Amino acid sequence: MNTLQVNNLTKTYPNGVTALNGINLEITNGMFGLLGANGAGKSSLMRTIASLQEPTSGSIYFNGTDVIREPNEVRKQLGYLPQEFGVYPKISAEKLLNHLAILKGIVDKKERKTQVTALLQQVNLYQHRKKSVYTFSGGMRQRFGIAQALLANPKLIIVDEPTAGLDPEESNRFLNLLSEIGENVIVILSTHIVEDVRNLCPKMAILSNGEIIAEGNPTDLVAGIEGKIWTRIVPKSDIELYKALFHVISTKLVSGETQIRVLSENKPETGFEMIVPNLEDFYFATLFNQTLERA
Ligand SMILES: Nc1ncnc2c1ncn2[C@@H]1O[C@H](COP(=O)(O)OP(=O)(O)OP(=O)(O)O)[C@@H](O)[C@H]1O
Repeated sequence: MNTLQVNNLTKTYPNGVTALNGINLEITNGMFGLLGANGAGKSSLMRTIASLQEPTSGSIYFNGTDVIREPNEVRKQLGYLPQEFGVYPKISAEKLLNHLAILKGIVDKKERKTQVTALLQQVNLYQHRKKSVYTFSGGMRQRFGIAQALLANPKLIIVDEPTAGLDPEESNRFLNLLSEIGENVIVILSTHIVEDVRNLCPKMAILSNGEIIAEGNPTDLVAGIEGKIWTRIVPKSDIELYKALFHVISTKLVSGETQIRVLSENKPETGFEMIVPNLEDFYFATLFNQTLERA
């Protein structure tokens, strides 16, 4: 069993922005979803765990090794797919992956060839191996990204917003691939897409303003708000009124009509119907409660 321990982690950038504020997490094998809005601090946390930047304070241990003091030890066991994979040189996918395998420390040529071929097949890019990654679609690039993250059999895999910008089919293919990676490693998936976490992750946390505001199993977390989510269709012009009167956690257009969802222990007023909550409701309700606390 692999274990990642994050203790009281803070990160304040030189411009004074505190992106992480006292993060505590313990993550073991399987897929862990880190949900948060843009700017919540997800990339800051991912980059710090991946030892690409140092925290201001706090500690991170992977299987007992201090990530901050011994980054090279952890890097050997790490696969990282950053939010922006960067500029691709105009060489074939196969050559680029082979080159990245050298950087990852796979020195044996035969071993490298075996791994590169197997990974290109696993991510379904083998037939495109002679093409430059430069010419790949967004989905193909992300699949290439996961192939490079899987080089040298990492025990800790971090993928930062991997489906942003992908069309639904590409996104689906990518996520299926991710779920196949296995239960014997830690996979941290950072995203603002609630659906991705619901479909893939048995454990999750919500990050907001640099703090973890909820953590657990998605089904258990959703069970905690059962009986408390109410909905009704309202005229668009009345939304502000409803927001003033009730705890409106989300508004959505459903077939051209505006549906609001309200968090309430009791039926807010006639016309509301109780609904079976989903993870999105939990996410919005948690963010809503946090905003109330901060106000
Ligand atoms: N290198 C940096 N220097 C200064 N501020 C930064 C830096 N990187 C991030 N920030 C700030 O830290 C906060 C958290 O950013 P971060 O990128 O970690 O969030 P995020 O949840 O990954 O959001 P996004 O999905 O938009 O990248 C933001 O206010 C951001 O502007």
